[in-house]
This record gives sequence, C-alpha cells and structure tokens, in this order.
Amino acid sequence: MNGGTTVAAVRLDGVSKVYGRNGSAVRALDGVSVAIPRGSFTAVMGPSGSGKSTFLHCAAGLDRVTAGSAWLGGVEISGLNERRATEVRRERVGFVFQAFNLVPALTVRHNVTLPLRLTGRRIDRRRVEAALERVGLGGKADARPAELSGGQQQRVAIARALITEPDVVFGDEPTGALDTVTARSVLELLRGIVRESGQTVVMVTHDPVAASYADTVLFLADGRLVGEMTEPTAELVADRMTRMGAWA
Ligand SMILES: Nc1ncnc2c1ncn2[C@@H]1O[C@H](COP(=O)(O)OP(=O)(O)OP(=O)(O)O)[C@@H](O)[C@H]1O
Repeated sequence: MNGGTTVAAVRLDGVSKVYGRNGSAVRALDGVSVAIPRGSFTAVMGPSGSGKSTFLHCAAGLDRVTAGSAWLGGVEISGLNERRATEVRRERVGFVFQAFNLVPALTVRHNVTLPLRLTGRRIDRRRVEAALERVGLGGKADARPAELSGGQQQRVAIARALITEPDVVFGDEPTGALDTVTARSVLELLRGIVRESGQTVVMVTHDPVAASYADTVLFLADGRLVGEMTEPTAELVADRMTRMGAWA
C-alpha cells in the first residue's frame, strides 16, 4: 500500500467506447472515470441505451475500450491482448447473467465446476458442496437446471461465479428474469457475499428495488457518469431515474 491509498477492485480512467465508424458511430461510453472499492456492492443504473452493459463489458475486459483504461485490481485489463485478458477474467472475475446461462445437459455440480475445468484447476468435492450450501442449494448437486425454479437456477449461476473465488462478480440484470420475492432473496445472497467474503459485486439493473440493495448506485446517461448515490433507497433511486427521464 502506498501513502494510505488502496487499489480499487474496479477502476475506469477516462473510458470511452465507440461502436462502428464514421457516419454510424455510436459513443456508448464517453469519458467515464470511477473507482469501485473492494468489498463493496455497486449498482449501475440509467435509461435504456445509456451504456450500462457497455460499462460492465469494458470493466470486465469483455469489450475493448476506444480510449482510456480499465483496471481490475492492479491489472490494466484494457492493455492486455485477448488471450491474457481471458486468463485474467477466468482468475479474477465471475459473471451472473439475466438468463442464468446454465448448460441444460449438465448437473448442478458440473455447471458449478465448469470454470474450474476451464482454468485447469483441481475440483475439490467439498468445496463444490460448500459453494452450493452457501447459495442455499445443498443437496441439489445432482439435479439438472430444468428441474429447478428460476431463483434456484440463478443461485447455481452464483455458485458457479464464486467457485473460482473471484475478486469481482459482475451481474448483468441478475434479477431481471425473477419474480419480486425470488429477486429479493437473490439480492440478499449477493449482499451477504459482499459482507462475508469481502468480494466485490457490480450489477447492472433497471430496478430501483434491486439497486437499493447496493452500497452505491452509479447513474449513467448518454454514456456519461452523471451521478452517484450512497445508502440508496428504492424511492430515492426511482425519483432520480424519473428526473433523468428514464421512464419517459
Ligand atoms: N455491439 C454494438 N454495436 C453497435 N452499437 C452498440 C453495440 N452495443 C451497444 N451499442 C449501442 O451503444 C449504446 C449503449 O448500449 P448499452 O447496451 O451499453 O446500453 P444499456 O444502458 O445497457 O441499455 P439497455 O438498458 O437497453 O440494456 C446504445 O446506443 C447501443 O445501441
């Protein structure tokens, strides 16, 4: 540590992302700078098309930045070639998607251990059981995704995201396909992970209630970071989104 500064879990420095060229170019991110501390839960909100998914993809090194730099801990992910970026992602990052993205033909156990296989790591049966217990799915290791509810499937996806003990878990609308009650239990789980393990969760959402589970909400509009809210409540987030014209 130098001079009392800590390395952020996720950092964007002046990141811009332009899709396409010339006449059809879209500036999806426009000079975004932010540092997300370790052990925090951050929600990213903004109107449709404001750049939320692009933010997540650039921060996770899934998308190349056009300008600026993206950092995961001390590693500049935006400066790596595709092969190295993939290695760093597999080591340091977990993903949870709206559509769960489980492999239907595989059991819960095999879905969860997939990232370990990809990195060639040893599969410790007890660790897999512990991961399933942690998401409330002890005893479901031999089930297949189709035999589980949506909320249970998302818990499998969370166990899969956590199995490599990543520094950061990125969620793209992780509760978007769940009913309200199930969504809340998944959000409680994500918040618990941050509190207990000190991992960092960054989640894109449209839902002010989901955002209220975060420590900090970042607001994007037209590819720019236009605001930040700490200790959010669903009402305050909804009010802010209304003032941004998000639901006009
Ligand atoms: N691969 C791409 N090629 C061209 N344009 C893209 C691409 N991906 C995103 N865009 C454009 O970049 C802008 C930001 O898109 P992005 O998906 O990041 O927004 P978003 O806030 O996540 O939207 P939503 O809430 O609707 O999912 C939009 O104008 C979108 O059309």
